[in-house]
Amino acid sequence: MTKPIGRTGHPEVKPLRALLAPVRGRLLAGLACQAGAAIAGITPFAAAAELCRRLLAGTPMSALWPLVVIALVALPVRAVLLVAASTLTHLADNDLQLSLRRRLARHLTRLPLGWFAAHDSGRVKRAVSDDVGALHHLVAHALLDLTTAIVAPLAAAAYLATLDPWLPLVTVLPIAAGMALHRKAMRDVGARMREYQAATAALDSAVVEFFDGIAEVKAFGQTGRAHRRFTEAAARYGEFVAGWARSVTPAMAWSQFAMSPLVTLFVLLLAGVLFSPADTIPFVIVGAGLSGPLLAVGYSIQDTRAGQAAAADIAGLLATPELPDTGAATVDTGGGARLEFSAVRFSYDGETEVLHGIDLTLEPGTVTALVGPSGSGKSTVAALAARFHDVTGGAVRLNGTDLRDLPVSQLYRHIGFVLQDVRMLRTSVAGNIRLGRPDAPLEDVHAAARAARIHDRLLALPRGYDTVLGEEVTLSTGEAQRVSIARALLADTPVLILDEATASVDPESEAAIQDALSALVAGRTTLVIAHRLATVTEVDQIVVLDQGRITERGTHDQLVAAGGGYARMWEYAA
Ligand SMILES: Nc1ncnc2c1ncn2[C@@H]1O[C@H](COP(=O)(O)OP(=O)(O)OP(=O)(O)O)[C@@H](O)[C@H]1O
Repeated sequence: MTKPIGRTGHPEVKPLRALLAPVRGRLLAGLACQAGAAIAGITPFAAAAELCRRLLAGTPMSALWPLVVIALVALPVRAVLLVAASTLTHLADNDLQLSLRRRLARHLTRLPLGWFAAHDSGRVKRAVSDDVGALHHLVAHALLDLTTAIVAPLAAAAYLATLDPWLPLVTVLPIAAGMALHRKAMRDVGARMREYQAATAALDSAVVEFFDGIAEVKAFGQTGRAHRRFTEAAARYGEFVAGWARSVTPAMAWSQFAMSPLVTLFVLLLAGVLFSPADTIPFVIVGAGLSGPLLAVGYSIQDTRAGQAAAADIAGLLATPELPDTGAATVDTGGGARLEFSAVRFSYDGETEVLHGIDLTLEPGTVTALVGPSGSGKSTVAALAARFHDVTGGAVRLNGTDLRDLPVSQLYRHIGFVLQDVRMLRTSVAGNIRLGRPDAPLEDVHAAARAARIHDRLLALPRGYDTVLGEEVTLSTGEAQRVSIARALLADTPVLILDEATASVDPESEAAIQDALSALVAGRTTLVIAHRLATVTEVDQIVVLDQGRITERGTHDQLVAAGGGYARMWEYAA
């Protein structure tokens, strides 16, 4: 399991720093340019202030031309530096996105297949697309805004401090008050956000319930009740949003007010008149600009937080252990494949063991069925047979070779699987069937589909085998299952792991699937996860699992005659 990194305290900064490391130089150069631009932005104001101050003090204009020149030069310098900063951070961002997406893609191809079974595709999409996108905002924009917000006031304060060391502190007062109020408004934003999501979810499900079940609701005369639930959820949502707004708005409004340039101006004028009337003009000209950039900080802080959360997510995914792929052994299964579990132990989380020493041999060309109550470990045994995970103790061997010693690309030439959760790629039907043998001639594809009892149905699709699945048509569960059987037939692996479908399909489809499966298992070493005992009576070996241990094994007749747990299950099922 991937641990959510950085959801507590400040450790989020760490993954972010680590992810940004490759583009650090460019990013820092960009931020340096931005800092220069912020200083250049203050310069004309400082020059104007100085001009006024010296004119008032009686300095002749002829001696003040250098100040005008400085102000005029600062403007284009600022423009050039801004462009340079933005270019550098965008270049850094470009490199970062490319390298991160490459790293993620490489990492994903090396994750154990079991990881994909345990995580939905949304997790992958979020990291590769949304999270990398959130980093773009941070790297290309938010850090620049943050730099201006920090450097511009500092530069202004530094100039003002040369005139009067105390007055810059006065300018800080309204800003500090504004920030404190902002903090107050945002204090429990995390808890509120969760409440907000809960209220939205409640409203969403009430809406879905109302519209989804509208026919039933009407037919049973329950319109009033369903409608009431919907309006109640909407009212609760409205109350929550209004309550939040009521409690946050005053603090936010005061914060904005305190940090507005006008308030700073007023405070400066007041302080200037009271303490240092001669220097009031520069403070008014330069000081009032101090709070402007700070108002933008709120947004860039939010973007920075989002970037940190995204970095933690990406780092979490990148930290998921890869499946070691260092083996260089080869194995020959031409004369049949024997799969052997010896003293296999397994734990998903490194703490709770779910298989406690499995010894099991699948003789070449035989069918072995795994039966047992839910949670007994059937899927786990099957997953280890296909190296979806690595065993934590013992070994799984194919014709004597440990699966870990085989290169992963070799492994799946010997071991194929048909899983319950059939996933079709968004490509042509033929492409989907060819997954395990991309160069298979079309006749072979057709032959596999024919054996899987799906050929005629596929021919009847709008563009036959060229029809793109998920775009032009979506197959029914039973049809998709038969396409996955055709896929396995074409891949023609000597070992086959089958997760017998539990999804209900119509009897005709069910019969077709059973026919297709019979064609598939013929001559292969097969391991079936059996969910219904009726389908295993003919298999060569039945293995009964209970709480991660094998409790019985034998043929159906032997096990029924033995009168043990299997016999009882059989009696119960009959
Ligand atoms: N991805 C996972 N992470 C952690 N524990 C898991 C995971 N998958 C299964 N388990 C645990 O391993 C044990 C064996 O589960 P497994 O799915 O192999 O049983 P099963 O016999 O196939 O059950 P079912 O018939 O319900 O599919 C159970 O205790 C289960 O909770």
